[in-house]
Amino acid sequence: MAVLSTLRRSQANTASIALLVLVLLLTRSRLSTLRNAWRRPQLSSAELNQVLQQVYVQAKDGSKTLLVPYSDRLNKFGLKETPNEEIEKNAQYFQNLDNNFTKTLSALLFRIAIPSIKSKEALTLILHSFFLVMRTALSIVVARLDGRIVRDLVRADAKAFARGLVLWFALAIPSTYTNVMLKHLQSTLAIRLRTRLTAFIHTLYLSKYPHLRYYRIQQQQQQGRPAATGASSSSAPSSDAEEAGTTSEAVQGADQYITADVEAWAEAVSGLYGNIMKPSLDLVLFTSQLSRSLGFRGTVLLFGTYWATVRILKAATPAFGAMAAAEARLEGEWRNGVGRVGRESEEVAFYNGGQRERGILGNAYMKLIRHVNNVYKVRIAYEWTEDYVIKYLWSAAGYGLIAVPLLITRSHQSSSSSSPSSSATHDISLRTETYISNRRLLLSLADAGGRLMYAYKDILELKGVTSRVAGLITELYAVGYHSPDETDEKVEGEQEQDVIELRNVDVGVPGSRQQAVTAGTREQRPPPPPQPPLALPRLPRDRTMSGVSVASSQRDSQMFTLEDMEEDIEDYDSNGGEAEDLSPEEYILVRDLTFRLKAGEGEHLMITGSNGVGKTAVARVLAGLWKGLNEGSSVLASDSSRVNVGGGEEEEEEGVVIRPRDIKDGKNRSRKALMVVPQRAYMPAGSLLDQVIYPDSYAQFLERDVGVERRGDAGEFGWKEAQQQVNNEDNEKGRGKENVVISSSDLKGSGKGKEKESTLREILESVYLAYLPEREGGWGTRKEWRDVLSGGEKQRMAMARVFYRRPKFVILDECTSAVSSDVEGRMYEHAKKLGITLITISLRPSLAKYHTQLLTIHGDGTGKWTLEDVNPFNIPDSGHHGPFSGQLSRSGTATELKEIALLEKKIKEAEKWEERVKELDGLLRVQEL
Ligand SMILES: Nc1ncnc2c1ncn2[C@@H]1O[C@H](COP(=O)(O)OP(=O)(O)OP(=O)(O)O)[C@@H](O)[C@H]1O
Repeated sequence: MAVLSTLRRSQANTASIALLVLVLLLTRSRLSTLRNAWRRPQLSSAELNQVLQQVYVQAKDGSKTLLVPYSDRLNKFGLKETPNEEIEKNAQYFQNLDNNFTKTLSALLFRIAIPSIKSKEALTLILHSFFLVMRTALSIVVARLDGRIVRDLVRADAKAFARGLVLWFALAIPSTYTNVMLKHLQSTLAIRLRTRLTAFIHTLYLSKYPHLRYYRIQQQQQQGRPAATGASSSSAPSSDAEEAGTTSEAVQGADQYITADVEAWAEAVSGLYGNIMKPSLDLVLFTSQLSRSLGFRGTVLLFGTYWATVRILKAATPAFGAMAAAEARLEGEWRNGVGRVGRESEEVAFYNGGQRERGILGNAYMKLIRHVNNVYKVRIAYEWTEDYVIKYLWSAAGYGLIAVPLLITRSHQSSSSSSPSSSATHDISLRTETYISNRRLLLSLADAGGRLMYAYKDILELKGVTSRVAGLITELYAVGYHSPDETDEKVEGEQEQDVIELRNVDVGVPGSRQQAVTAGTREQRPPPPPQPPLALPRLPRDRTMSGVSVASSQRDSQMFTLEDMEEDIEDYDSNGGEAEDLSPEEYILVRDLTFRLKAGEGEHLMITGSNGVGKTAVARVLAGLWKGLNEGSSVLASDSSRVNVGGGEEEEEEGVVIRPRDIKDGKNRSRKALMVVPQRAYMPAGSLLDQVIYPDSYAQFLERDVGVERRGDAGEFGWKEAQQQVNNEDNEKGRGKENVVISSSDLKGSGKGKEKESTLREILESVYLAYLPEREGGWGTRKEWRDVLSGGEKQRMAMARVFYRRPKFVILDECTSAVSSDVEGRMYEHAKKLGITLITISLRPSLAKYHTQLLTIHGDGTGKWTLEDVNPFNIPDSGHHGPFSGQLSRSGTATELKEIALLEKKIKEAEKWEERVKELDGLLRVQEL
């Protein structure tokens, strides 16, 4: 009776579950139909243009909505940037991970991917767990129903059999839906985890000044530095580390980590959850069932089997984690190579380097394939052991386990009973029942165990990918500017918006010294790499290598002479030139560099010197990309002399870098006062307009009311009004919101819109690119500008960006080398007219005339430099340390330059004479009358 009522109850339950799921399914499809009906109709081409132009809409609170055109519709996605505080707070969880998998995984999972129980990710996980339990429950119900149908068939009860079949079909609906939902939720969870992690890494990687992690990690990679801390830092890898695939190398190719590895991690985590949950549940359930019938000895035997299996498989399991990590790295190297050929296709084609590239790519690919093949081979042995253990060892153990109760019962019975023939049949049926139920349980157990063992392999692979992703995050934290910019803070009072200044700064390739400063401990840092080429024999620190300022030559007495250098070479030789004696001084390119420029006072500086002497290095220090080697490391010497801290050994003199403060407008928006135009012109992805306004987004372009004003009438132009007008127009059309998208057609509109376009056009005119919008089909045209524009055009576009932003200072790092000298000259004049203070790095003597001071870096290994006033008439004809020594033969002699300057002077005088002639003509005519 009890069995019947249970069955009836289960039928009712099943029916109600089926009904519920049916309703859910129908509602879901109905809802999506309704949603489709409410959706905006197809996008017009103008709207599509807008979307492509704007990319995202920024609300007042800073949140962004990403606009994505998809199947002719406009999809909007809220973009939540990880707040900076959260980024900094999480740093602690990625330190000292010590290759501990659990620690690393929980840092990734619970600090980043699933930040709270209320997050969407956690809800997806809960829903996924619900469906996993539902699947188990349904499989029990299905098993029972299966039994019932067979029973009715044996009984030949047609009606009950038909009812059973109907119920079977009804139950199939929730069962199949559960399976589909499990797959769907697993994919959704993977995507959610990936999105969260990617957003976090994007924020960290693309961090703002002063961290600039995307740049610093690249630098570290170029210098081949070992990893600093965290999951990938162990220099003597433990077996765990080997398993997890950790290496002591620096992160190579961040792109592979951010794209492929993060995806693999998210997939592995979400897949593993499902793959572990169900078999674990089965294992617990079946073991408890079995132990009840097996008794104490049987249970001990069962656990013994588990233990033996785990030991055998652990011994036979290769380091799948390390293999997965190595595969990801090799894959990344090969992918990088393919990407490089794509990026540099024209250069490769000019050199006809296809064959060579094929060799390089082939090599990278073969390395990858050899590794993958090795993995396959290693897997043969492992999978054989796995099959043997799970299928045969467990079956044998199963027989043994089944035999325990049977043999014990039998021996017990044979010794205690008189074996009447009537009870023999009963005994056999009991033994059969025990055998059948135990065997069934053992088979299920073997199945669950097998699945768990497969999951173990997945865990090892997850270990590898977890270590790589955490390694990237650890490295990103490590390369950031950890120590606050002490110098800036200390000289706060001295900082001015309009000044750029270096005081006794040692400029050089960031080596062990900077690394030690940023890490806080020197001991943890690796020795400097054996370079750069300019490294000369050691120069003792107390023999200060300060440069000579011709303008203010207070430092002449400290100048380092050739004799000093020879002495040092002797010292070096007598020391046997031991490599380990090298100190960070060898990396100083320019020593004790000192100069000051004030904006708006007509001061312009030109930096020159042969290739590789450190001109760009100076620019990097000025821009804050590199720290001065002696910047911010001790107490500021207020009198610019050495200080003795704590009465101990004499401390090195601290270099001071004063960078101009950002310019703030009335609305507390800030823009950079210093802009750098690098040697290689960078063309970002986007429209023609984006090329001019970079790095402003379209929304910022609309907001900008400084920097793009017309010449001489700052603030008068009124971008805001123009935007307001377009907003109003849009509101009238009923499509305007607070963040209106303006397409290229809007730019061409009447009134202020036209004015906007004309100002942009003026900017392009000033760099002689006014023909571009027409030629390329408007401001909104999107192309691969890197390939479309010529070398000179790209450089002019970079100058257009300067005129658009109008910073107080601009560092022009040989950025007009491909521009004809007449256009170059006019662009320089234009920049000066806009009130921009120029710091030009160039080898072209013809540019000297646009500057007031000339800084020459000697590049003779001593770190010497010369600062002098520019006067075309005192450019020396020759001389080793002359400002253009070494370059004059290529770009013209000093005599020719003098002649040019003289002629230019005469032309100017001729203009005056012409005017005087006109005046005299007029006078004569009056007299004739
Ligand atoms: N990331 C780096 N790692 C190691 N060495 C570097 C790095 N960057 C620059 N260097 C080295 O520092 C030296 C100075 O480089 P820098 O780019 O400042 O030269 P430069 O004077 O601007 O030369 P050019 O006129 O050719 O542009 C060079 O020898 C260069 O190889």
